[in-house]
Amino acid sequence: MSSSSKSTRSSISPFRSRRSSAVAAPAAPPATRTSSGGRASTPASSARPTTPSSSSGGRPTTPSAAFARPATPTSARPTTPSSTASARPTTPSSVSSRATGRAPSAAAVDASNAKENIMVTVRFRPLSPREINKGDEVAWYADGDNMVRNEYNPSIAYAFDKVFGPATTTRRVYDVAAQHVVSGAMEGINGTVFAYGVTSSGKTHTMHGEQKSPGIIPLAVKDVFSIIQDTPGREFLLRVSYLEIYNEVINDLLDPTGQNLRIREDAQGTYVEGIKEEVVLSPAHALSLIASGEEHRHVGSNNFNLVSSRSHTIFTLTIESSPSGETEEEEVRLCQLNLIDLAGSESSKTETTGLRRKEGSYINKSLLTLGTVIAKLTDGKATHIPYRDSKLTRLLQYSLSGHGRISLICTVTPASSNTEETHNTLKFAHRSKHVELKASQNKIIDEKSLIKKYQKEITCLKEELQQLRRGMMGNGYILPTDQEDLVNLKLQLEAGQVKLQSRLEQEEEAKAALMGRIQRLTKLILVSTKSSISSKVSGQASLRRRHSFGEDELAYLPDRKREYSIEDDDISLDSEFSIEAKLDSNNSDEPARFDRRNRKRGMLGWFKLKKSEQLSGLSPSADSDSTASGSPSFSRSSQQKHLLLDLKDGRRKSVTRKADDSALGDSFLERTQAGDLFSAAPIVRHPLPSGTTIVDQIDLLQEQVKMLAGEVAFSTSSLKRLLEQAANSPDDSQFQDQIERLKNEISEKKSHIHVLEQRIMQSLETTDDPAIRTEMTQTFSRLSTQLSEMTCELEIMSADNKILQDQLQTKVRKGGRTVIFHLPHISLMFLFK
Ligand SMILES: Nc1ncnc2c1ncn2[C@@H]1O[C@H](COP(=O)(O)OP(=O)(O)OP(=O)(O)O)[C@@H](O)[C@H]1O
Repeated sequence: MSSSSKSTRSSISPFRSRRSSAVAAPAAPPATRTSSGGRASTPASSARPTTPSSSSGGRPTTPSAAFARPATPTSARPTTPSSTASARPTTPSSVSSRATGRAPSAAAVDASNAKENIMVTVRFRPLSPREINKGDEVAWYADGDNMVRNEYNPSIAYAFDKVFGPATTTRRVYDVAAQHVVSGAMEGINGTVFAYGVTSSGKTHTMHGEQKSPGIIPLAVKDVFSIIQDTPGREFLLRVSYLEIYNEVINDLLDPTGQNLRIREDAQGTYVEGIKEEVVLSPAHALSLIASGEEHRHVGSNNFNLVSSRSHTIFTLTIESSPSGETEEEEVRLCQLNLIDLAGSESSKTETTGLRRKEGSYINKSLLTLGTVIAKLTDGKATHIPYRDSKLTRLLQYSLSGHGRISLICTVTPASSNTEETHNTLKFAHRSKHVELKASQNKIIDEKSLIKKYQKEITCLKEELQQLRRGMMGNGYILPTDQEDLVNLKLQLEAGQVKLQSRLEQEEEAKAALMGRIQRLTKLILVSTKSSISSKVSGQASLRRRHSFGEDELAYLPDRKREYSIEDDDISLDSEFSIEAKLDSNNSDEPARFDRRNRKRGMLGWFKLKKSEQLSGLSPSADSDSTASGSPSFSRSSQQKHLLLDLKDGRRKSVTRKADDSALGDSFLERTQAGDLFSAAPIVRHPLPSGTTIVDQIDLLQEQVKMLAGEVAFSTSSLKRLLEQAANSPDDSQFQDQIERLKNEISEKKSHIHVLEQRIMQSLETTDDPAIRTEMTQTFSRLSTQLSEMTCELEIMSADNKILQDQLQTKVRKGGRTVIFHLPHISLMFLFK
């Protein structure tokens, strides 16, 4: 929605004043701190108005401040029979489980194996203009920080971990209800945050947010990168996937071809088979993926919500981390952070027909199953939990059954016309409070990884060889009696040695190939820039190319997201980060595919490379973490060749942003998001800066195309929303201006993409540098493999031996559908059909 209409809603809310004046809730006495640092429960009367601090929108300074809650709920709960029957108050036990304040840190949880409950919060939205116009009144309100009370029957009240009034910012909601889940996930504890509520209650507003008020998902993504920056001792690898459950069918939102995916189960829980996972390198990268995913989500309008979500969506961030450098600790942590925007339950009041009605019934059925599962989980006596009755509960099975942290944000409207629906949400929320969880770190012991296995194999082989050598030497003392024995023994030993030597060489070759792969993939590992300061100072060039992020990070962010960052309060990621390495689009696809097949094995386990080993490069004697089967998605031999060439010429060095800028110094007429990083000019050719290869340049250009494409998707999605809003308010000229601006932006970005694509073609054509020719040979070999699969006519043309004598001279001219390669003794022309 537009910012203007949003602010109107906020200001007209009658609810805000009601809370402080109409409700005669006595001020709570200050809660006393327990020895554990939390707050002890305060007496029943502690239902209290929101304190200024709680609505300040700032980050809580102490965990306990965020989660402190008053009162034994018994006293604050309804006494009416109806409410007694249907909704239980928070029991003392559930109070005590949360009474220690904020969820304990991962380490603490791990150490004590402490139980937690689901964190349940309630968020009110303001009355909407529609509700006000039809004379709705406030039926439910936030009575202090922890209570929801019924206006017409004040004895009906429910206590929660936190209740957010309609004026509360999403930032504040994030800090209280989601931040601990995100930080837990960064420490290896699975986490799930989901928004639950009836249609139009504010779930999408809470989870995704809007331009001026980013939701939990973008805030979590930012926070994740911020935490990486603040954790110099570890390296991280992040992957995202994004799916929707629409009419009980799972669709991949990052890959429109991924429809009707199946849920599988293994020892580690349930997972979606074939879901696309993208390795992400920056907040903007992740956000642009979400934006393009949103394009594919099913939305539609009903009489409550013009843009109603017709599907549940699950955004999953898979986080792997391991200690940096050479440490004794070998473990890799692997966990998932699920951020879920549920579709809203629909009552009979929701006027739907045809497809919408069908969607509504699927939505209701799955939410009903979620309710049943929660009820059974809290029942204590239930022997069977019907997770399998819906895709949603099946996917959430692992989380709901207690593995990791869960935060449930229930969104509600205060409107009297929705009294019953809100009451149902509150009952659901209340039941959920009793689900017990055990938050513990997920660790993979690196020993289990194939890298380790392979290393051991190499060591064994070497020992075998050594033994053979020693055997030869040893035999020297027992002198054979005659010449024939001596010759036989020698022959035997030599044959054995040759055999072992050749095996070893093969293994070493494979190892070197993997090192190349590791080097390329290492660029995808995220590390804090804080850890790289010392190596910069010492001036020691590391072969390792890692991705860190920084001041320039904003360059990746679409304008809108930059606005988020700037406006968005206290975390200024933007000033903290700096980009040191370039993106490598090829690589980001590679591990993603690779990882899908190896989802249970930590990728970091594959990528980790000890510094000394990296510096030793291709030395055949160097021991390194590597594995012959490291890439199931590639043919071993071709991959080895390719990577060996890459490493041997040693030219794929780190490309700093500076280099990129000078290499591609032309600017777009206007700054664009991705254009800040690299620029594009349609015609002019540029010399490559030292250390930058043409492949690097092409990688960079491709990456920029990718970023721009993401931005186009984001802008298109915003445009779609604006058009819908404009249709609703045809007289609002502000919409028209914004629509016009967005359209221009989109067409500009599309033309930039076009320019960049031309640039990529040019880069392919331009090269006289003998060093680059080697690369072109590789490109050629790759192309030929691809081409061999296509129908083509091959014409062998006369070779000009004078020009092409000494060295390989590869020249690619690509025009129309013809590609010509000039090699030393032959020219090949491929005509595509
Ligand atoms: N806390 C809030 N402050 C201001 N406006 C809000 C708030 N929550 C929701 N809204 C507005 O209310 C409308 C409905 O919200 P939203 O689309 O998030 O509902 P929803 O629960 O996701 O609905 P559905 O289940 O139908 O998708 C939107 O216009 C949104 O901007």
